[in-house]
Amino acid sequence: MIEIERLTKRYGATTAVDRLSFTVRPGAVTGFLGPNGAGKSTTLRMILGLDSPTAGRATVDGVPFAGRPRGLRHVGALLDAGDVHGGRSARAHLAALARSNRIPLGRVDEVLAEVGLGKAAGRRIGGYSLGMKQRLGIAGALLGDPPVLLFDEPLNGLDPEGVLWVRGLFRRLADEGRTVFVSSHMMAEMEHTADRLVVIGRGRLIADESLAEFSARNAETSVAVRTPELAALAGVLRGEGAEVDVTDEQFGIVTGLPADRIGELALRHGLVLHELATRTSSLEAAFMSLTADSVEYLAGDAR
Ligand SMILES: Nc1ncnc2c1ncn2[C@@H]1O[C@H](COP(=O)(O)OP(=O)(O)OP(=O)(O)O)[C@@H](O)[C@H]1O
Repeated sequence: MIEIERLTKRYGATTAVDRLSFTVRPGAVTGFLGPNGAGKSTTLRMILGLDSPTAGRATVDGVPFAGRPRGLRHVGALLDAGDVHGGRSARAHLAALARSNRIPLGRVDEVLAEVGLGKAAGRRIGGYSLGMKQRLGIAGALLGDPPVLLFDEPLNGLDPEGVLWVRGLFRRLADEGRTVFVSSHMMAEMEHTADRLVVIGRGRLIADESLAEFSARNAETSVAVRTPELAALAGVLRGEGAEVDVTDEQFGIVTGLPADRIGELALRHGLVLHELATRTSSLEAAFMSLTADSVEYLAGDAR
């Protein structure tokens, strides 16, 4: 379990992480979402002891990670897939990691096969595509068979097949009871990947809940109706407590009543319907409006 308590990081006048508190539990994939510059990478670096907090704490199973010897057996991480020695082969890179963490060398070929790099294992990493580097970074995270895994933007550079593979892998790791914490700046990526969401903006916590809760709280459902008798139908629906936004003579958007109820009311009042369609706003739109303040702040700040 990862515990973040009032974690704060300042770089001069910039507060990258601002009194952040949340817990990441085992057995689930937790998405760590925020727009560019929200403080995700800084938080992950502090969890790994690569940056020290200005204030607050980050612990893994109750202990600051920097205090752990043979770290890869406790926490596996993919931070920056490009941060590897291009002249080495994937096998040599992982073997060096295994040696410094006292992990049996037999694990190297196991994880290379697992991420689909078995055939490319002897090639120089410098010639790898971004997607292959991501797979190698994931192999490095898996090497120590750790109970806690952190991935910073792991879907970057992966093709659709790679994205599906990563989602399956994260699901399996979580089902095995591990803690899986995955950052992204796109809700569309996390919508099909995560069970829980920690959303931050400008270094501060915006949401910490299950995807289902986030969805129920933020995704708006409305019903589009098309009818030649819109004025009459709108009157009936408003009488039932719905809001009707009349967009043109025959078309309106209804909120506050489900489509089946609208259909029944139309029938009861003898009103013809030409179209009745439920619409759910995207979670991406909800995420963007929730974090809009922090994006504006950053855009203004950069000028
Ligand atoms: N070493 C540093 N020195 C100064 N400022 C920094 C440093 N590292 C991060 N920052 C600033 O802290 C803020 C948070 O950055 P961070 O990289 O953690 O965000 P992020 O959410 O990971 O964004 P991205 O999705 O773009 O990677 C940014 O304003 C960034 O410019």
